[in-house]
Amino acid sequence: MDYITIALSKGRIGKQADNVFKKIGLGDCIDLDSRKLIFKDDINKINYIYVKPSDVVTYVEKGVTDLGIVGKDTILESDTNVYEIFDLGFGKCKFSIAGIKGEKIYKKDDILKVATKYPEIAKKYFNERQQKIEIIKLNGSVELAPLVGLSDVIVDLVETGNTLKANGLEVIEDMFNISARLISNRVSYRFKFDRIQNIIKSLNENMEG
Ligand SMILES: Nc1ncnc2c1ncn2[C@@H]1O[C@H](COP(=O)(O)OP(=O)(O)OP(=O)(O)O)[C@@H](O)[C@H]1O
Ligand SMILES: O=P(O)(O)OC[C@H]1O[C@H](OP(=O)(O)OP(=O)(O)O)[C@H](O)[C@@H]1O
Repeated sequence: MDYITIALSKGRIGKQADNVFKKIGLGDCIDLDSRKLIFKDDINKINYIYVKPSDVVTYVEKGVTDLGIVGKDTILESDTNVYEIFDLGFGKCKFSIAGIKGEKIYKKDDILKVATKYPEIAKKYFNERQQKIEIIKLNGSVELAPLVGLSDVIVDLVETGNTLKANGLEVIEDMFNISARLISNRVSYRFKFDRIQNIIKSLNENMEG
C-alpha cells in the first residue's frame, strides 16, 4: 500500500482535523501539543505534517504532500493549482464586508479603502462589481482599521459576529460561506485515487454519523 502524506493547518482547522482523523481511526499518531512537525502512522501508512494554513496549499501544490486540510478562505486567496475534493463541514464562517454603521461600499467615483488579511479575494470581489478600491494589507486585528480611520471598511472572516459587535462594526454585505476543505495534489489524485477515495469515504461516514 502506498503512503499518503497529509498537510494539516496549524490553528483552529488543525485542531478540528486532528479530532476528525482520530474519530475515523487514522489520527492516533498526531500530537499537536508536542512541537513536532511530522507525525508518522506506519500502520495506516499515513504521514502528517503540521504547517501554517497558507503553506498547506504550497506543500500540496508542489507534491510534497498528497493531501491538505485548509480553510476555503486560504484556497481562494492563494490562486492555487490543486483539487478541492471534500468539504469537511467544520471551520464554518463567512467572508463579509464590514464597517461602521451606515458606511457605503459602492461609491461611484471614489476609491473605497479596504483593510484585510485577504487582498486577492477583496480585489477580485470589488473588481467584479466595478468598485475601485485601495487595499490596506493587515495581518490581524483588522477590525481596528475603520475605527482609527485607516480604512473605510474591512473584508474579513465572521463567525459569531462577536468581534465586530465588540468594536461597534456591522456586516454591510456577506460575500461567501467558508469551511475547511480537503485538497489534493493533481498527480496524487490520479495515482493514489483508491486510497484517497477510502479516506473521503471514512470522512463522509463520520459526518453522516
Ligand atoms: N472565527 C474565525 N476566525 C478566523 N478563522 C476562522 C474562524 N472560524 C473558522 N476559521 C477558519 O480557521 C482558519 C484560521 O485559523 P487560525 O485563526 O487559527 O489561523 P491563523 O494562525 O490566524 O492563520 P494565519 O497565520 O494564516 O493568519 C481560517 O483560515 C478559517 O478557514
Ligand atoms: O465573528 P467572530 O466569532 O468574532 O470571529 C471572527 C474573528 O476571528 C478572526 O480573528 P482571529 O481570532 O483569527 O484573530 P486575528 O484578528 O489576529 O486574525 C477573524 O479575523 C475575526 O477577527
